Amino acid sequence: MAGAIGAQDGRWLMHRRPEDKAHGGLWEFPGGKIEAGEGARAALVREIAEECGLEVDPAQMVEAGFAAQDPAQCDGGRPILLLLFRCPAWTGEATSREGGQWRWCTRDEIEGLAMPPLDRVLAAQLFV
Ligand SMILES: Nc1nc2c([nH]c(=O)n2[C@@H]2O[C@H](COP(=O)(O)OP(=O)(O)OP(=O)(O)O)[C@@H](O)[C@H]2O)c(=O)[nH]1
Repeated sequence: MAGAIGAQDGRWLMHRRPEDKAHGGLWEFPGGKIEAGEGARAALVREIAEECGLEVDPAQMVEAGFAAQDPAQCDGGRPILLLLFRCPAWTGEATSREGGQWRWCTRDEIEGLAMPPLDRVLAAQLFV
């Protein structure tokens, strides 16, 4: 799950993955994996709260795109399917809770960030 968390000034909240993780140092839309028995929106709410402390309103999330990993890139495991939701309603202030870095970015800034491949696809869908 991935969230496009938008602010009134047109910026979007981006997360720089910790250096010691897969895709370390790259910028992504915040989010993470769905747990067993969990709904998609609930997973995104939980992941964003865990990572940066923002409380996102699931009722106002809107589907905004998806990106599917090339099966040849997943080392025989299950390919990742990343779903993007726009998240226009949220409260709180983003702080780093799991070692990542946070930045509010304009569209132009996002287009210049180093991102993992699926997030690049999501950004293209968000900004059509
Ligand atoms: N956002 C993103 N993640 C990707 C891409 N390709 C890919 O293999 N991944 C992997 O998908 C996983 C995303 O899950 P996550 O955001 O919960 O990652 P994490 O390492 O913080 O989770 P974990 O510590 O709970 O395993 C990561 O292992 C990440 O490296 C991609 O293009 N975009």
